[in-house]
Amino acid sequence: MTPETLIAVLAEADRLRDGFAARGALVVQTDVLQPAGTLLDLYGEDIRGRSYLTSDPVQGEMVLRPDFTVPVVQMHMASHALPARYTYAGKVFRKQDQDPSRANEFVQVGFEVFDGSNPAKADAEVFAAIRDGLGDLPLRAATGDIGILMAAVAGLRTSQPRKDALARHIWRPRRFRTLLDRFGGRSPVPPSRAALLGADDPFAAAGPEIGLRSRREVEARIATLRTDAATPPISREELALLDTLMGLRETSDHVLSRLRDIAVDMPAIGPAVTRLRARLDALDALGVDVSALEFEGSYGRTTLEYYDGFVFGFYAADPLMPPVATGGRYDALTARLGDGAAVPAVGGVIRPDLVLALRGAV
Ligand SMILES: N[C@@H](Cc1c[nH]c[nH+]1)C(=O)O
Repeated sequence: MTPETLIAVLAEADRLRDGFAARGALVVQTDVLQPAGTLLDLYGEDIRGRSYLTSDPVQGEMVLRPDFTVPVVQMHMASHALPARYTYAGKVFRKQDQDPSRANEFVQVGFEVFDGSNPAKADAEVFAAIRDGLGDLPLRAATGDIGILMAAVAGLRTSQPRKDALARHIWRPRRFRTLLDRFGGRSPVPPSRAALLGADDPFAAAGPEIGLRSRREVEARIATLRTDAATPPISREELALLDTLMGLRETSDHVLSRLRDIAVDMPAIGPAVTRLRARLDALDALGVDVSALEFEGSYGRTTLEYYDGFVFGFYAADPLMPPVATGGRYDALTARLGDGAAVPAVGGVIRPDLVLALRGAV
């Protein structure tokens, strides 16, 4: 990026941030160098693999800020003031090994709302604030709801370890599919594993212990696999319902009736569907045309792992351009960073560089 472009992008970032501040958000800043360690775990595989790690002689492993949400949540959890709205503008850093034309450092302008009084309204507030910040740019909005998928997994009639494994892999769609095929008896047990689990003494021909795992760890793993092999497969009906859920792609008003149908056979998603309904009402009240708003059952499954409810993004027509704005709800993240004290929270960011590019201004 040329120095002139960066100056224009920073000016646009200020303008967007002023817009969020006018909605009652407090302007905040965070350090660029953040402690790595446990914090990095909160982002999930994608961002972990793309973050710039470095080390400090006193503070240990550090990372160049991959986003603002985690440090802002930490800041908020330390102050506990409620309800709270924050806005920020600054650079984040992510390696781009796939596509060299994508920026590895770029400016984000964000808006975060910590307010549990009416989560549906807060979701709509954030979505509308981002939409208004984007003005009349020709963008397509996509939405989803990770909370519905989580509820579906939690409600499966199968063992807890299976549900835990699936829940951990919601953000890795391929791995999730493999697990589902295995737990549903759709893929055969590999012969080597069948032989291992069937053996009276799996260690008989194992030779000396040379791996990183102790014998006890290996025994525990084999016991888990044996219990799993004895667990009946997830039913075809439940698998079909999950497939339908993940394949949904409709406008939001239609999706609601589809989800209500699915909830008849999968009552566990009922509360999440009720929340979706409340959100759509709140969006409608803020002038969002929900009959034109896309909903995708699998939307958000390849992004940040801290999202656990509403997720959204705004996209330009050019499929090669990254999303111009993204965001979502992250209630559980506040609990993890706040010693169990959760505060329902939702937020989103806009990329001012892409806004200017679309306007033809840079
Ligand atoms: N921090 C997210 C965006 C976001 C802000 N608030 C919620 N989500 C990102 O960098 O993609």
